[in-house]
Amino acid sequence: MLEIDGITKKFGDISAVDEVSLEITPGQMVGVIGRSGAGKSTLLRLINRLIDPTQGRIAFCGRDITGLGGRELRLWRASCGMIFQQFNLVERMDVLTNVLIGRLAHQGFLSSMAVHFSEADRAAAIRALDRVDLVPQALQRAGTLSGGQQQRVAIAKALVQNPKILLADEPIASLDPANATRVMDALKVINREDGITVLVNLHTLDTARSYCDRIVAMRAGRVHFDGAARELTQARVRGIYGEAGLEADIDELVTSTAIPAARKHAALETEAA
Ligand SMILES: Nc1ncnc2c1ncn2[C@@H]1O[C@H](COP(=O)(O)OP(=O)(O)OP(=O)(O)O)[C@@H](O)[C@H]1O
Repeated sequence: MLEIDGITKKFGDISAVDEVSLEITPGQMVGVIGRSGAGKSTLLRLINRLIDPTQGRIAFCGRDITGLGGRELRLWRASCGMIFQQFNLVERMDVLTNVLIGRLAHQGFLSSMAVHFSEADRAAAIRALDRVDLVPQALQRAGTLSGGQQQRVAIAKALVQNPKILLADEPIASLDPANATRVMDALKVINREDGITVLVNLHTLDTARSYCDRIVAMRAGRVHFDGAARELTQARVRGIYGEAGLEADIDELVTSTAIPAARKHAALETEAA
């Protein structure tokens, strides 16, 4: 269980995250939505302690992670697989090496300087690449892959860390619909098959509706809605995106074609089954 209790992050006068409290049960796939600047990225960065809260507490399986330092903090970060919009791969290195870098997450800086990947590390990296259908590309330079393939490499890299939780910060924001679908499908399969909790920030509401068990909507740093996709009525959507959003804008958010409709319905049916 991930427990976020009254967490606040201020940047000067701005409360990027403002007294957010959430309880996330193991194995949930949670979509975090909201306007640009609502505090979605800051929330994820607080969870893996890339930044420190101004106040509040985060606990994982009953253990306070807000006060961790040194090796313990490094181990916590390693157990949070982080996936970013811009993939964060070393483009000139091959795909397999990029995935193996994920294995370094549990090591200190000095030991990673003298790194030697074992056969077990390589086997784990190949298995992770197989999960995202990229074994044939293992020896290709990462920079030569499509954006969607690179994001799937990033997912494989996160997987070899044996994460307890995956934090994905707008993983499909720069992808075309077909690649966005494959990336979201990969996250969903990992969530379902491995039982890994996934928190994913999304710009497109329909993608969150299709793939996530639970939707948390943020507005001005606060949680504005927290519930199942079916509870997210048009009136609530208007509340999340604000009165400034014209009706047309809201329709666009709800019906945006980031993921083709056929795939969306398939995902929903799988969930209902
Ligand atoms: N390092 C920082 N220094 C100052 N202000 C920041 C910093 N990081 C975030 N902010 C501010 O905090 C608020 C929330 O930002 P955040 O990036 O978390 O929002 P977001 O919902 O992820 O937005 P987007 O969808 O555009 O990525 C914004 O007002 C932003 O300008």
